[in-house]
Amino acid sequence: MALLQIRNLSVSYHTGSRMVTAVNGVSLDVEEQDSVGIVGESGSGKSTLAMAILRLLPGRTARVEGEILFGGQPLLELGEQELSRLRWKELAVVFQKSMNSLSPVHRIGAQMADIYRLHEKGLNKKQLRERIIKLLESVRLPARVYDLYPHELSGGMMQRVSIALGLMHRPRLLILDEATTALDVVTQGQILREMMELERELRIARIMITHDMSVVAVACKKVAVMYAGHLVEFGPVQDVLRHPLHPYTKGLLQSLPSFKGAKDNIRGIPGSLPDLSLPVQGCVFADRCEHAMPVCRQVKPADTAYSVSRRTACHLIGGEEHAAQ
Ligand SMILES: Nc1ncnc2c1ncn2[C@@H]1O[C@H](COP(=O)(O)OP(=O)(O)OP(=O)(O)O)[C@@H](O)[C@H]1O
Repeated sequence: MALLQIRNLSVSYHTGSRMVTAVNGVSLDVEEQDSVGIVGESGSGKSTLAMAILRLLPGRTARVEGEILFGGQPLLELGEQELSRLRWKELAVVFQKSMNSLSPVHRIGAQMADIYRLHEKGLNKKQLRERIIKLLESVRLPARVYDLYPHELSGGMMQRVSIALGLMHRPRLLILDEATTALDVVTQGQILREMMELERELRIARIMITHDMSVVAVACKKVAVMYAGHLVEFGPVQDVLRHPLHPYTKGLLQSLPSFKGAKDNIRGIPGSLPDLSLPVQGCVFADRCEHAMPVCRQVKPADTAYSVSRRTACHLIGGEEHAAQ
């Protein structure tokens, strides 16, 4: 059984008289020790999906439907107490702005120790300091960081602290939401490599939310492509990069110079995301798809297996029998 099983998940935000469906019928499995990149342009629902898994969506405005099983437990049905037992210990997250959540007036080590103690009380002060310093060293930070204040660290060092916090209790699943986006390319590459080493050692699975396909290419085994709240393609990264199935994935890859030849070949996908407050008729990408057929505007394509490891939701790939569904 997969570590994380997402089944037909939909999330709608209700604000005033508007209802925006940010995630629309997504199903996805993450295996133990897997690494899955979730890509898509801004507003495609990547963060909403992550927040739903973490149960961090605003209860008053967000309505969640579907099922999420984590280690067999129904995440959407757990009470606060059960959830707080899972968070950090089994399910941890690093946000792009995680660094902002540290207090500016306390030293890094003391803050990490406080977070550590929330879940593990067995260590005395000296043991705890040793544990935290070891953790800092595991993300290649020097021991002196323990006694520094957040403002004394560079962006890269702060993000390493956030990753150290995420790894602190050796979670089974780590979710990174644009966690390395703000860093320069060299620092980002270094941090990703170190993180992957640690994951292997600690046997951690990872979901990585990013709009940057090149990050997924180097740091993930699988990729899930999202468009306007829908999961349009899923499969092993190298297969998807070499042979994308969905026209949206193709467009996304064509806008990257590193994947498709010379710079003057770069082109964005014409058009913009549809209005998420309107009901979707047919394929959600049809208006921007240069291959759209009449059926694409009438019938929603089913999320269909293309091979054992690959899936896509496209009438062009699914063929006529799927179009009829
Ligand atoms: N708290 C909220 N209340 C209302 N609407 C929201 C809320 N959070 C997100 N949305 C809307 O849901 C849609 C998906 O947003 P989301 O942040 O999940 O996408 P994303 O792919 O992560 O985008 P980005 O890469 O810009 O973070 C957007 O239309 C957004 O405006």
